[in-house]
Amino acid sequence: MSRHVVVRRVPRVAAEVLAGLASAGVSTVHEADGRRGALDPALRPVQAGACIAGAAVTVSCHPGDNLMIHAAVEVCAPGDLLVVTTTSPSTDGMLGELLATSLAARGVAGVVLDAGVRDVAELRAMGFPVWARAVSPQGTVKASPGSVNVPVVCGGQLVSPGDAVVADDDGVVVVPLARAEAVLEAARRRIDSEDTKRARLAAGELGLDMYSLRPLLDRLGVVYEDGSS
Ligand SMILES: O=C([O-])CC(=O)C(=O)O
Ligand SMILES: [Mg+2]
Repeated sequence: MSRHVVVRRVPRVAAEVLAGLASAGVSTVHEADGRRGALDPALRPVQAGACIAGAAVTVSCHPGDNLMIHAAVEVCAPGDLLVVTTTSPSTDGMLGELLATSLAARGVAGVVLDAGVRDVAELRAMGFPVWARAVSPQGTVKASPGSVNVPVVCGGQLVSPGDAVVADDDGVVVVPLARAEAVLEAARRRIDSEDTKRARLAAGELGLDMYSLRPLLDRLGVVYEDGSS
């Protein structure tokens, strides 16, 4: 039988890097990291308008059992983001406003849950952001062992403890700790280049010309016809 473990201390992405990634947003970070790291888009935000980045505290739970989420709260630090997975698929409501209250008291930025969430009206009123696969009133037990701060697969992506996780209205992306600073630099370059493009598009320039796409259409055999009006 595999050993269940709660790892108390892990290396974490620096707070300034997390702040930069949050202000860049999920889609820009995803592009900046070579279109890697996007979690399953079925993991949706419960609220609108939240944009956060945090260092991952990972939790592997038995489905329908939130015992290990309670164990994880104790090892969370301000600025962390809780990433919860289950050992087999589950949409049960693993977390609600009580656990969120406990996480918020420790300064946790939010939760990404590859399972269900409940108490969503209260969570929205609290302003505590959660991304989840489902909303479900189905409650859980606290009975089975699992692990905290081990590598997990959440929404189809590998998430290791301390990785940068960015979440907003577009979804969730994970950036490995070792790449986080470089990805932030790439995100900043991308934001500058998009500022330039936005100004050109606003002035009426076409993407066809700005990206030099006319020769590509030609090569692909796309022909223009005048048609009749
Ligand atoms: O208590 C639970 O098991 C989940 C929940 O509803 C809460 O955290 O408020
Ligand atoms: Mg509740």
